[in-house]
Amino acid sequence: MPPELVLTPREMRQADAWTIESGLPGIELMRRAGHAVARAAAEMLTKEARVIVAAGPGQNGGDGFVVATRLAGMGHRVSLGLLGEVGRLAGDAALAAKDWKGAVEPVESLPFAEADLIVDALFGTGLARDLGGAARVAVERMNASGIPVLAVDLPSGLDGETGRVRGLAVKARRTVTFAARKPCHVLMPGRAFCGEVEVADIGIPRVTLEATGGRLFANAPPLWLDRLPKPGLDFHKYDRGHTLVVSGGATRTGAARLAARAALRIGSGLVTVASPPEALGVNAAHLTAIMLRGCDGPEGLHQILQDARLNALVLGPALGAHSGTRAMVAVAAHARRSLVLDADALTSFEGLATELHQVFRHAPAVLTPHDGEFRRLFKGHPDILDPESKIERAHRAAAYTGAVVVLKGPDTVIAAPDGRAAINENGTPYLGTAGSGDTLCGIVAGLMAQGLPAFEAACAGVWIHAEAGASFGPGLIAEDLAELIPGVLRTLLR
Ligand SMILES: NC(=O)C1=CN([C@@H]2O[C@H](COP(=O)(O)OP(=O)(O)OC[C@H]3O[C@@H](n4cnc5c(N)ncnc54)[C@H](O)[C@@H]3O)[C@@H](O)[C@H]2O)[C@@H](O)CC1
Ligand SMILES: Nc1ncnc2c1ncn2[C@@H]1O[C@H](COP(=O)(O)OP(=O)(O)O)[C@@H](O)[C@H]1O
Ligand SMILES: [K+]
Repeated sequence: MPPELVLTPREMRQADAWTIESGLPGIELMRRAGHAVARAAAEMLTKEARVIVAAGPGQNGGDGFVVATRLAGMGHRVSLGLLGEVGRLAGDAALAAKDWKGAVEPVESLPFAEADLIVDALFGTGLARDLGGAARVAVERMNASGIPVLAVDLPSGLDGETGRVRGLAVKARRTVTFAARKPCHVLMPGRAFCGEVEVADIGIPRVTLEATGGRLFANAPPLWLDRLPKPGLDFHKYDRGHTLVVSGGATRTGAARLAARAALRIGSGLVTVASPPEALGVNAAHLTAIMLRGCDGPEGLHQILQDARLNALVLGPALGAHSGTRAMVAVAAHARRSLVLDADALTSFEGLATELHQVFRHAPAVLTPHDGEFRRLFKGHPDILDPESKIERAHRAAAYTGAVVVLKGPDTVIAAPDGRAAINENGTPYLGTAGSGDTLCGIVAGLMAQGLPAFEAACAGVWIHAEAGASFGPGLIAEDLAELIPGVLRTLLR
């Protein structure tokens, strides 16, 4: 199964246009779209149920007319309300409206609360501004009715590209979109408005979707499963990589051990914690399979990295946000090992991102900031911080630093400097627990130690981390996460 492409509204319009140019008329695409929605509606309805379709002034409204016509033909009682006037519908929407033999009511007078199902065909990817006036009132009334809503393409009021709510948005039970999901179906807060999302095939071939140049994917096993390491029969531990995790001082050692254990569980053949001299005792008391070495600051790290077998490195968790940490990052980047930077390794560069400009272009590196760390790191870089799309922010940060950027959250975005990106969606809010991010660092570094390229390691790591957390659910603490990795791997590698 190929990885699932997620298309921006612009890419989708391009794919639609090419499909129409290649000989499939636009009205035929619209009919297929409307019929797919009607099929989904019929699944939600009993015979002769009452359906209310709210249609907007563009092509999304056109889809609404097709749905209404089809459902009426199936014997349902259908009312249709239009935002605007029939005479002002254009193109395929005007054609679709001609097929509708029922009344066209003003959207304002639709009795939503009397319906068994509401079909939301007000706006799709063409929403151009915040909802106001009659559109806003219609959405307010739809949401207040408590009746299930089936959204056409996307819940009206969502921005297709960013998943942002433009003033107000329809809260849908189910959404039928066409050809491919759009970012609003995957990014928060949009995802929470869509309900169950179905992608209907309306005859736009995958090659056409790919030809748009879209390089955004849903993060799931098809994106990286074939790269997931499986040790060969003749492997020894050094063939599975050696991960080094740098520990904080005597009272701040737990984060490194969480990362180290996760690296070991994900399959790194060896894992070593590099500990400041004063913390050797406490680290030694808590480590068994994981090895321990003294490491006195940047110079100590430089010495340790003379051992070429140490091929992946975690830097950041609990190191302290100061110049010493920045110096360690410099040593690590210079040593050209696979590198995962998190927490203090990022925060210590607060407002100093210029020092990281293109630093990672010669070695595989992954930066794993949450929103706060991201804002601190790129303070003074409005070109990176200001785009409304989380995907765009991650893209720009990746292009600027030369590293893969994992912008964490309920909709973690992974972006590579080469323009690829993926959005993760299998997590659980229970992952928001102290030390969860440290575990993620260890997983990603452990995968890179086994030879995965940075982007695939980051995508696989984020997914496996989320899957582990979701499989446990309530009561999850960071210590559990590494122990849940084998179960996730077993299923993946079956
Ligand atoms: N050939 C295609 O491109 C296909 C497109 N399809 C549908 O077409 C939709 C996109 O159609 P459009 O590009 O016409 O866009 P929409 O139908 O999403 O909305 C555009 C219309 O809404 C108006 N509008 C935008 N923001 C508004 C606001 N805040 N308040 C009031 N009016 C506002 C615009 O002036 C325009 O009339 C997709 O979402 C999908 O449902 C489907 O029919 C499948 C095929
Ligand atoms: N609501 C949520 N849904 C899914 N994943 C979440 C949610 N909140 C946090 N996470 C995930 O949990 C992890 C938290 O990492 P981080 O904030 O660095 O925690 P810490 O610093 O405590 O280790 C990230 O992988 C993040 O994506
Ligand atoms: K809609």
